[in-house]
Amino acid sequence: MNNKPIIALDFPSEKEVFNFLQKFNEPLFVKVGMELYMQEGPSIVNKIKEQGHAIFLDLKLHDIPNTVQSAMKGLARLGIDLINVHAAGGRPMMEGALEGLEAGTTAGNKRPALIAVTQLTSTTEEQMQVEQKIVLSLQESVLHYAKLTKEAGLDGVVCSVHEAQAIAEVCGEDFLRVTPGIRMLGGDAHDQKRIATPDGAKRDGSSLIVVGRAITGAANPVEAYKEVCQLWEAQ
Ligand SMILES: O=c1ccn([C@@H]2O[C@H](COP(=O)(O)O)[C@@H](O)[C@H]2O)c(=O)[nH]1
Repeated sequence: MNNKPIIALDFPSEKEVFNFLQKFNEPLFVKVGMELYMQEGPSIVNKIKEQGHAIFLDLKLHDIPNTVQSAMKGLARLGIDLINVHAAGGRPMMEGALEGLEAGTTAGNKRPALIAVTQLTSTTEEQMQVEQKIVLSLQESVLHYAKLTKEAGLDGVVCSVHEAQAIAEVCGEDFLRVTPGIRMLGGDAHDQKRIATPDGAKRDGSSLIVVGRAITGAANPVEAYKEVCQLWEAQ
């Protein structure tokens, strides 16, 4: 898997996606999330793939093990590069997800990497403790989920930059730390709570960064992407 910044294609339809992608003259690593997938279905993945882009399918599955396993078997056939579940679904669910992906990966193809969301980057420690009634610090909760994810045999986690280094120390450098919540210095955080810059992400142990609105909402998305790449690669 390449380590280019992953652009979150949070658009309402195919039209906006291809209007955006045609501005770039190079293969990208893009993320198809719930907004786009729920509107356009699996065909959007095939169409983006046909243009040569790598794909992170960010559906964050969270259900009983049998359901997630069956869903993953079907999703593996899309030939994506990276996919995820919620670690809160538990170890049997994550193991099921992995089995489903392996079963659905056709001969000669590589299984998509599978990662688990620890605590969303839009969650604060206070919110986690009050709403989820987790009596740990946010860092401890994320580390706990990362260890559980590793034990289940997955390839890594989604976390914020703030927890990435600690996860690498506990789970190893090869265990992926995919970090959304990326903003340029002084940029609007929107609904994100645990944010960092692209260079901060590289310095603090991210394996891959996910960048949405800082690129898709920029006046010149190609320039914004270049700037993110420079900061990410400069460290
Ligand atoms: O913890 C998480 C998990 C996933 N996301 C997704 O990443 C992008 C971030 O978009 P921005 O516009 O850069 O905020 C978005 O698609 C989320 O669904 C996340 O932000 N945090």
